[in-house]
Formats: sequence, structure tokens, C-alpha cells
Amino acid sequence: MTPHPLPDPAARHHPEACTIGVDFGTLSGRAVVVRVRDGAELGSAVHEYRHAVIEDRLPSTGAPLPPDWALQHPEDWRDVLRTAVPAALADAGTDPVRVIGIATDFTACTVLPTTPDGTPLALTPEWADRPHAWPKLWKHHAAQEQADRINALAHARGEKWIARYGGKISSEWQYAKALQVLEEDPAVYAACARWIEAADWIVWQLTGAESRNTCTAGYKGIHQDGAYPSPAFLAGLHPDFADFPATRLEHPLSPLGSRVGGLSAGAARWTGLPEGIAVAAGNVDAHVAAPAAGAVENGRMLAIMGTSTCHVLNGAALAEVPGICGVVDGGIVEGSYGYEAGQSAVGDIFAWWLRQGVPEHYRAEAEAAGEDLHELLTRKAAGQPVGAHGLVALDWMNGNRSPLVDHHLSGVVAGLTLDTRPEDVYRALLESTAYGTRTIVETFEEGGVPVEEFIVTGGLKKNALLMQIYADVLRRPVSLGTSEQGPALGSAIHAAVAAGAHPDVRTAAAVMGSVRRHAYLPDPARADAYDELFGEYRALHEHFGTGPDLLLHRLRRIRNTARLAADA
Ligand SMILES: Nc1ncnc2c1ncn2[C@@H]1O[C@H](COP(=O)(O)OP(=O)(O)O)[C@@H](O)[C@H]1O
Ligand SMILES: O=C(CO)[C@@H](O)[C@@H](O)COP(=O)(O)O
Repeated sequence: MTPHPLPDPAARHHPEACTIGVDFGTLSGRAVVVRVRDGAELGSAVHEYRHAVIEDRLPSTGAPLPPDWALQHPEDWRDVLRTAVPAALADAGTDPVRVIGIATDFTACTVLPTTPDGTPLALTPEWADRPHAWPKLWKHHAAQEQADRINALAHARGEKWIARYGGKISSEWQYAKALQVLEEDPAVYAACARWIEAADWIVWQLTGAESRNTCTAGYKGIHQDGAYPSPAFLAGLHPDFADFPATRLEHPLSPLGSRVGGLSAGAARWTGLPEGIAVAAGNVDAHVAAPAAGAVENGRMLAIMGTSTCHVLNGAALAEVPGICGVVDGGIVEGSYGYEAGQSAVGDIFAWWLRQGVPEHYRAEAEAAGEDLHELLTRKAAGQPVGAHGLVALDWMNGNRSPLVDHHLSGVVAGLTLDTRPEDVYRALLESTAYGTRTIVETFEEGGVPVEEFIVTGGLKKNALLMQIYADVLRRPVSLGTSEQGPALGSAIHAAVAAGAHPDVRTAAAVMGSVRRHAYLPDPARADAYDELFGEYRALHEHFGTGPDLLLHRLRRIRNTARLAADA
């Protein structure tokens, strides 16, 4: 096959020059085609992962997975490049020759063991039958015991970096997951040449060469002040863990928006794009969205609301804020300290209730009305006065990421009666996630990091009731990123910088990003009513989430013991 002619360097100045952004979310990959001179989104496409989230059985053997596991299939990710990118180009009607760059972003910490050439162990005949050979999705929560030991040792040794992560490293991040592999399947750990974020692995698929980005290294890989944790610290966890960074992570780190390579011939065939175009460093699906939604300036918190919510916020100074996910110098954009916090389930909580808590006649009603169940329940829940359902819920169905950093906590719904309706619980769940976000906003402000504006992007911004609840609960306006694919637009912005169409991310954000400021305003009367309910939420937070011997931990232990016995 004749190779693509290498792109003309002047292509970046063509008035129709564009870039591709590809956002790898939890359930699907989304590609957008964006014009670099004004950020116009010319086309888009979505590809649902065929295996979605693998939580029950290993695809290769059908063997049951233990509780709290969450895996994904690498071929599902490559399928996004083969399907969504060409489909987005077709949707845009764009001649591929106009595409000057591509960038991707990924859920994190979604991490996988590979061979030296980047082949996932999960796709090798020798290791495909071993659960620990498979990519661990960000929501894999079976490494909490390892995380607890990491945190205890870090505090015992007075490790300086632990304060950069709010005082606790999450079980969702790289080290707890890697330590779980080492301890539960040392043969897989020994065969793992590279322990790599999917955010970097997908870039490897595009360029044919490994690269590592500063964002995932900083927030998920404990890379602080130019270094990973010391061998002495890591040996204190397990003698064979001392060289984990040196052997499985170490690689030069690429700043966000930098060009890490050219599109390989193979990836050009997958995507239909010109070989050799700029490929940007990998990024995280939350942080990448900041330039797309007017959130690069300090004090502007962006909530990327989807399956989960990530809160990213730039600050002028380095502050040690308890319970956040992390702070990284330049972690969101150069020139600021990038702060991250989050809620491990938001849309996932609503999806759970639609699956389990809605009677058949509601489904029939939705179908008859041409609505999905979210729209039906939202419509049914919208009219009731604040507090009329008599419920307060804890949004911990997938643990608490911030500020408690404990994924063996679980959800609570208080106030249920025989009169409680499905829409009442749905509304209480919407509200619980707003209370969780208000807790995070107040944690930042009490920690000395100002939150001057609250902006939302992600799939949930389309729910007007949810957005109004957030404005009322937070007692502040809610601005909206205008793109329906905020993270993918953010990636396209980083691709434009990598391709040389804009000098840096801040400049590109001003040209290509877009936000609708103060789209929702708080209603004072409802805000007062929510203040009282938020007080009840905080009482539940303290009772169920703090203290030495927690009911929710005991229930989790009982549940896991019973399930493991049943699977034995
Ligand atoms: N109208 C809606 N109201 C509330 N939640 C919704 C609505 N539509 C979809 N969701 C939730 O949005 C989540 C998907 O968010 P999205 O941003 O599209 O994906 P991802 O998390 O993969 O980035 C799902 O958990 C789903 O339950
Ligand atoms: O944890 C992070 C980012 O740090 C997210 O990738 C993770 O919560 C998944 O995000 P989504 O809800 O799938 O958008």
C-alpha cells in the first residue's frame, strides 16, 4: 500500500485545518473533528465498548471475578480508533488531508501490564487466562487493602509526597493496583515489562512508540518533584516492589499538548488519517476538558460529570488540601497548580437505580412518551418541593473518592417509607451527588484553594433538573461548557498545540474553547431548604464515614466473605 504523503507543514495554516480529539470514557469512545481556527466542531461519532465494564467473568475463560473487580478489553479501545474516528470524519465531511493532528484522553487510573513492545498481557496466549493480566479500569476497587498499607507506611515514614494526595493514596491509582498484582499473581507481575496507563498505551498504538504524560504520572503515579516514591519506601510494602518505578514506569515524561510522535502507517490505516500527523501526549479525560470549557484560569472549578464526577481546579499556589485526589504542578495547564478531586459514582448511581428500582410500567410509560428512563424520572421528580420526599442519601454506592478516599464505604438512603416512589429516590440520588460536590467545594475553600466559578461538562450536563439542583445546593451559579463532547474537544485543543497551530494550551483554549457562563442560577428559597438537607447529609457523612469501626466496612467484609464462599 503506498504510504500516505507526509503532511505539508503549511497545512496547519489552512483555514479548514482541523484536529481530531478522541475521548475514551468508561462505556464508550467519542471522536470529534474540530477546526483549529475557531473550535468549530465539524463532526463527531461514538463507539460503545463491546465488553463495556468487565465485572462478572473473565472474557477469556468465563471464570467468575472476585468482588470489587473492574476490567476492560484493550481491543474495545482499538475499535474506537477503527470506527469512531473514520465515522467522525465522515460525519464532518472533512477531507483527511485537512487533519493536522490527533490527541486522545482516557479514564484514569485505567492501567495494564504489557510486554516490552506494548502488547497487553491480556492478549497473549500465555497470560490471557490470568485475571491480573487484564487492564484494571479506574473503578477497580479490590486493592483497598494495599492502599491502606501504602497510606499507613507513607505516614509512618513521613513521606513528603503523601500530603500532595490529600493524605491518602486511592486504591484506584497505580501503586495499589500494581501491589495487588505482585501479591496475588507474582508470575504476572514478573512478566509485566511495562505498567502503563491506558492514556499512554493508546498513544503508543497511534505512534508505535512508548510515551508517558505528566498528568497521569503526577496524579496516579505519585510522580512529584521529579521523582517516584523511593525504593526504601516501596520495599517496606513488599521486597520485590522496591524497583517497581525503575523497571515498569520509568520513561521521560511529556508535557500536555506536546507532540510525542507522528501517526504510524498502521494507525493511519485504522483511522483514515494522514500518516505522520502530530500525535499529542496522552491525557486524563477530566483534566483535558479544562481548556474546552473555559476552566484554565485559576479558581474556575470544572466538574466533568459522567459515570463518575471529576473536579479539576487550577490554583496559583501549592496547598495541601485533605482528602483530594492530588495536586500537580502544571497537571492541568502549564503555569498553575492543578488540583483534582472526585466522586467515584454519579451517573453510575442513577443508572443503578434505573436498572433496579424502576417498575415495568414506568418503562412502558417512557417508551410510549418517547423518553428514556432518565427523562421520565426527571420529569416526574421535577415538580416536587425541596424535601417533600423526606429522603437524604449518601452517594457512596461506589465508595467515597473525596474527601474520605475509602472505596469500602457504600451507599445509604435514609427516610424510606411505604409511600416512597421511584422518582423520589431518583431525586434524592441526584441531590446526594450535589451534596457530595458541595462537600468537595467546601474542602477546597477550607484548604485555601479558592473556587470562584463552578463549570460543568460531560454527559450529565444535559439534565436540567440536575444542573438546577447543583446551583441550589451549591448556592452559586452553574456555568456549562457548550460542547456536547467536552473532553474530546479538549483533546482536539491539545492536538492543535501539538501540531503547531497554536503556541500553547492557554492560547488555544481562548480560541477553541467555549462556555455558557451562569447558565443556572440558585433560587434563594430552595437554597435555604437545601442547606437544612445538606446538614442532614453531613450528619450521615460523619456517622457512616468517619470513626474507627464502621458499619459499612463490616457489611462489606460480610458481603465479600459470603460471595467468595459461594464462588469457591
Ligand atoms: N439524562 C440523564 N440524567 C442523568 N444521568 C444520565 C442521563 N443520561 C445519561 N446519564 C448517565 O450518564 C452516564 C454516562 O456519562 P457520559 O459522560 O456519557 O459517559 P462517561 O462516563 O463514559 O464519560 C451514565 O452513568 C448514565 O447513567
Ligand atoms: O478518575 C478519573 C480521572 O482522574 C476519571 O477518569 C474516572 O473517574 C472516570 O471518569 P468518567 O466518569 O468515565 O468520565
